[in-house]
This record gives sequence, structure tokens and C-alpha cells, in this order.
Amino acid sequence: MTPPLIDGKSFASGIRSRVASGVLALSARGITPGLAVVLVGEDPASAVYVRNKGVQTREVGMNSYEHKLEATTSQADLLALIARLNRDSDVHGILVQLPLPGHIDSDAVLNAIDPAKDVDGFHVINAGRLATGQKAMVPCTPLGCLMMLRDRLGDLSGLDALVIGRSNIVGKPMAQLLLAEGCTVTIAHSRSRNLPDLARRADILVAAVGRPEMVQGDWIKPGATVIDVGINRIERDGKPRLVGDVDFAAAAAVAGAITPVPGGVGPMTIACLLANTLTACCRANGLPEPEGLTA
Ligand SMILES: NC(=O)C1=CN([C@@H]2O[C@H](COP(=O)(O)OP(=O)(O)OC[C@H]3O[C@@H](n4cnc5c(N)ncnc54)[C@H](OP(=O)(O)O)[C@@H]3O)[C@@H](O)[C@H]2O)C=CC1
Ligand SMILES: Nc1nc(=O)c2c([nH]1)NC[C@@H]1CN(c3ccc(C(=O)N[C@@H](CCC(=O)O)C(=O)O)cc3)C=[N+]21
Repeated sequence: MTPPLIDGKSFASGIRSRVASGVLALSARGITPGLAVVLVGEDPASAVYVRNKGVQTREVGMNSYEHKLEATTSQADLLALIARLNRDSDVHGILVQLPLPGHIDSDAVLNAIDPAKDVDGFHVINAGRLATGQKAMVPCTPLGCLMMLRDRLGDLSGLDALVIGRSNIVGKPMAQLLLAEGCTVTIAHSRSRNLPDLARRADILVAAVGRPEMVQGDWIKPGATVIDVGINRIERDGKPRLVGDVDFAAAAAVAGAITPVPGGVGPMTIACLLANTLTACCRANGLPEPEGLTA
């Protein structure tokens, strides 16, 4: 039996139509949400993501401001651009595409963004708010994962969750969100022992590692919900392919539900970025927040 696939692509398109309705409602007040995306350097994957974000931003009726800077841009110049975007009342969300070139201190840059415009949720203030249960801007990838989990499982309280990966952009905020939902959360990483055994106990397994198909089918608890965040470009049979951190075919035979790569978490990430931008714009204007688009 093939288990139910979690279709992130169609879920994301549903989120985008709700965002588009919210944008339309704001237009009656003469307000258009604006998202500024800053790309430093010419990493080809980053350039593709930034282009996709721009297209989808305009599709939901928002303004997209794209800033492409040379790889050699100084940290001072980048900080000056962020200061300008912070002051610009047409800009409600600011995203600085990661990774940044090595000569730039990423934390210093992320923490220079006005927390109210920090639609990535990477500012230390937003990370702290999330960790302490205060209203925060929530990182887009974990937010998208949470929306799919809630949709599939309803109440998550009491479930055993394993998050593999402890990055600030995926693993840690994902664990915080699951904890807030009442899950019993385990966070695994490169130093963890007995990963397969930890995985076999998990009702919810989120893999955010960056290792192609590391999670094997026999690691999955029967009926578990598997969220595959990994985006790995590999070559198979001489052809370039995109695979996740989970051996999809093997896991799908055991899991209750599973996200594919591509077409799972990735599209949800961009949809949640747009949702966060709408939320930031509503907050900036003292208007009620869109329902069902926040954590
Ligand atoms: N779909 C989407 O929208 C997004 C996808 N991604 C993808 O998700 C993946 C993770 O991204 P990100 O969090 O930024 O990556 P990082 O490289 O920042 O973090 C990877 C994490 O995996 C852990 N890890 C590495 N090797 C192992 C191992 N053998 N066993 C267990 N844990 C291990 C690391 O442990 P340690 O801390 O000990 O080093 C680290 O915590 C990547 O494939 C990335 O491309 C990322 C963002 C968005
Ligand atoms: N400040 C910042 N915020 C981010 O959110 C951020 C970032 N930097 N740097 C890079 C990672 C990665 N990321 C993805 C977004 C969408 C897809 C996506 O749409 N993926 C498609 C496939 C796209 C393809 O074919 O390459 C899918 O999975 O179906 C993937 C990965 C956001 N990130």
C-alpha cells in the first residue's frame, strides 16, 4: 500500500491564495506589502531561489524589491543597505539570502534587521521570543513543516518527535515549535549515537541534515509522519537529481505520511515567507493578523 503523500506543492499553493486574499483586502486601504530580498554574490542555487521568491511575491500582489550585490561587497555596505530598508516604510519584510560570503559576519547582518521586518525569523530577538513562547516572526521552513503536520495529525500533543539537525535556521526552531505543540522532542545531530534507534521511537520525524537519503526505511516507526527538509543535488544514472535526507521509496513503504523532495517542504518555505510578509505588514499597520498563517 502506498502511504498518503503530503503534497507540499498544492498545500503551498493554497497558502499563497490565502495570502493573495489578504493582500487584496489591504489594497482597499491603499496598502501593498513589500518584501526586500538581498543577495550577495552569485551562488547559482541562491540565485534560483531569489528569482523564484520574486516571481511568487509578485504573483500574490506584493511588491518585490531585489538587491543584488557583488560577492566582494563589504559588511559595512551591506549593513548600510539594511539600515535603509529598515527605514523604508514601503518595505515590510527583509530577507538576506544565506549563505553569505565568508568575509561577512552573518549574525551581525541578521541581527541588524529590524525584528518586525525579519520575515526569516533569524534575528536573535525572534529566536528568543519563539523559545520563550512570545509572539515572534517564525522561520519559514519550520513554520511550513508545522502547518503540514497540524493539517495531517491535528493535535500534536504527547507525540514523540525527533528532529535531526540543530541549525539555527531549521533544526532548532523546528524543535521549539514542536515543543510548544506539546511534543516530546529529541534533537539529534552529528554527534548523536544510535540515530536509527532514536528514529524508530518517533511518531514525527523531521530530517534537516543535508545528507542524501541518510534516513533508511528501517529507521521509520510504522505509521510515523516523516518530514524531509533536505535538498541535495546528486547525480544518478548520469542525470542530475534532487533528493532529500530520507530514502523516500523505502520510508514511504513504512510511514503513515511523508513529504517528497522536490514538492514537499521547499514550496512551503516560500509560501510561508509570503505569509510572514503579510503578517509583518498587518502588524506594522496596526491591523488584525491573517488567521491560520502564523504559528
Ligand atoms: N526545503 C527547504 O526549504 C530548506 C531546505 N534546507 C535543506 O535542509 C538541509 C539542512 O539545512 P541546514 O539546517 O541549513 O544545514 P546545516 O548544515 O546548518 O545543519 C545540518 C545539521 O545536520 C547535522 N548532521 C550532519 N551530519 C549528520 C549525521 N551524519 N547525523 C546526524 N546529524 C548530522 C549537523 O550536526 P552538527 O550540528 O553536529 O554539525 C547539523 O546540525 C540541507 O539539505 C538544506 O539544503 C535548508 C533550508 C530550507
Ligand atoms: N535567508 C534565507 N532564508 C531561507 O529560507 C533560505 C536561505 N536563506 N538560504 C537557502 C535555504 C534553502 N531554501 C529553500 C527554499 C525553497 C526551496 C524550494 O522551493 N525547493 C523546491 C525545488 C527547487 C529546485 O528544483 O531547486 C522543492 O523542494 O520542491 C528549497 C530551498 C531557503 N533557504
